[in-house]
Amino acid sequence: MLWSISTYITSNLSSIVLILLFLRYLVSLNKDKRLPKGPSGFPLLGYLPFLGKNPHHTLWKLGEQYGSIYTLPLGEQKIVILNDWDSVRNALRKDSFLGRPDVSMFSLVTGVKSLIDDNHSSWREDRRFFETIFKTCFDSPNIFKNLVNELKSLLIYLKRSNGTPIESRKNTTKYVNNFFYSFIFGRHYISSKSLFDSALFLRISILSLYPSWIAKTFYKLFVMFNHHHFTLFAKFFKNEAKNHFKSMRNESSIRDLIDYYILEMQAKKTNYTSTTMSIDKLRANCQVFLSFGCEAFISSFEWSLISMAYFTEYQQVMFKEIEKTIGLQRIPDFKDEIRMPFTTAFLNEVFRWKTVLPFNFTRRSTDDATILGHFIPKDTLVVANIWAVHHDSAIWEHPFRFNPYRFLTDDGKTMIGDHEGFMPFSLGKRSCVAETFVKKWLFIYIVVILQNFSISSPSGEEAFDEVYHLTVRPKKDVQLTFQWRNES
Ligand code: HEM
Repeated sequence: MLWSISTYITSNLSSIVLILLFLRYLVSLNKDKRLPKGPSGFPLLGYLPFLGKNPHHTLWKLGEQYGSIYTLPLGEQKIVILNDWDSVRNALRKDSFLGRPDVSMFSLVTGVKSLIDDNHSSWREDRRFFETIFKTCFDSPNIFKNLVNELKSLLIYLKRSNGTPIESRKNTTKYVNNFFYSFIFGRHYISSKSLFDSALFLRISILSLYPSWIAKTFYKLFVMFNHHHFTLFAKFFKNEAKNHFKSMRNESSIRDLIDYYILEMQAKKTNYTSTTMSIDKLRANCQVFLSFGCEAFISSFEWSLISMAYFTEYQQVMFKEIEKTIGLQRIPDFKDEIRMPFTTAFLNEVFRWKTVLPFNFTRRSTDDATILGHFIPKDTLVVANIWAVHHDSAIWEHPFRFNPYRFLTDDGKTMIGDHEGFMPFSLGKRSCVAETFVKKWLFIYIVVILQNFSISSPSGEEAFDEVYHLTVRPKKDVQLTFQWRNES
C-alpha cells in the first residue's frame, strides 16, 4: 500500500517536472527564434568543446561566417557575441545593456554581490564611490608613499639581479601585489601569512575556473570544497576592518581603501542618508580587486616590460622622452603624461596589441532592445569581443604589428585622443571602474623602471606567445634582463 502511494506520488511529480521542463524549453525556443542566428553545439555543452584555448580567436573567426552579431550556445546559456566596433559601441553605451547575469562566480565565492556582478541600485552607490576613489587616491600622501615604497623595493630587487636574466612574472608579481595589499589594508601581506595564503588561493582558483565558462553547479561545488579558505579571508578582513575603525582619525590621515570606505559609511550615517554600504560588501569588492584586478594589472605590466625588451628602438625613444621632460631623478606625476606622448602611445599599443581582457564581463539586457537592427529580447546575455575590435584591419593598419605611432599624429608629437576602436577598459557606464588608477599606476612604474634600467631579453620570439587564463598573459615565464643605467 505504502509502496503504491509513493509510486503514485513519484510518477505524478515526475510528470509535472517533465511538463515544466517542456514548457521552459518551448518558451526558450520562442525566445531563441528571435535572437541573431549563430552556430549550434552539443546538447547541454553547446559550443563549449569547440572554443579552444584562445576563445577570442575562435569567436572572431565565427564572425566571418555569421557576421558581427551572432548567438552562441555556451553550456546552459545562449550568449549574443558582438564581434566588431560598430556593434560593440552601439550596444555597450546603451542603458539597456547595463545588467549582469544573475549568477556569477564572484558572488558565489564572496557570498555577497560586489560591484562587478551587482544588478541593483546598490551598484550605482558602489560605482559612484569606487570611481571617485580610483580617480583621486594617488592624491592621498599615504597611498602615494606606499606606491613609491613598493616601487623602490622592486628597483632594489632589479638592481641586485646584477644584469642576470630573471623570470618576469614570478619575480615582479610580489611587488605589484604588495602595493595592492597596502592600498587596501595600509600594509603589505608579507606581514600576514594567513591573508597571503587565502587570498593567493582565491586568485589562483578563480583564474583556473573562469576560462572554461563552466556552469554554475561547478562553481557551487568549488566553493563548497574550498569553504575554509574563504572563511579565513572573511575572518581576516573583519578583523582588519575592526582595527581600522579603532585606529582611524580623520580625513586628512587616510591610509588606505578601508579608511575611505569607513569614512563614507560614517558620513552617511551622520547625515541620515540611506545606504547599502557594509563591511561585507567592502570585503566582497576587495576580493574582486585582489583577484581579478591584480591579475589584469600584472598581465599588462608584464606585456609592457616584454614589449620594451623586444622593441628596443621604441624603448630608446621612450627613454629619450623621459630624459628630456622629467629627467632621471624625479618620480613622475600622472600630469607628466601629457608631455610624454610617445610613452603614452607605447602603453596604449600594449593595451591594444595584447588585449589582456579579450572579453568584457557578460552583460544582460534589462529591456527589449536592438543592436544595429537585430532584436535582443530582455534578459539576453551579451559579450563583446574586445580583442576582435582591437585587431580589426578596417580600423588598424597591420593590426598584428606592434606600432605605437598609430596613436600619434603624423608628426609623431601629439597623442590622438579617443582613437576609434580603442577600448581596453570597455565602454559605457559599466566599463572598468579602475581605468584611471591602472593607467596612472602603470605609467609611474614603467617610467621609473626606465629611468633606472635598460631592459632586454635572452628569450626568443616565443616570449610573445600567449595563453588565455582569465587574462591574456605570456604562455611561458619570460626571461628579462635589467641593466642598471648608472653602471653603464
Ligand atoms: C590593465 C588592467 C585592467 C583592464 C584592461 C581592465 C579592463 C576591464 C574590462 C574590459 C572590464 C569589463 C567592463 C564591461 O563589462 O563592459 C572591467 C570591469 C571592471 N574592472 Fe577592470 N581592468 C583592469 C584592472 C582593474 C583593476 C586593477 C581593478 C580594481 C582595482 C578593476 C576593477 C574592475 C571592476 C570592479 C569592474 C566591473 C565594473 C562594473 O561592473 O561596474 N579593473 N575591467
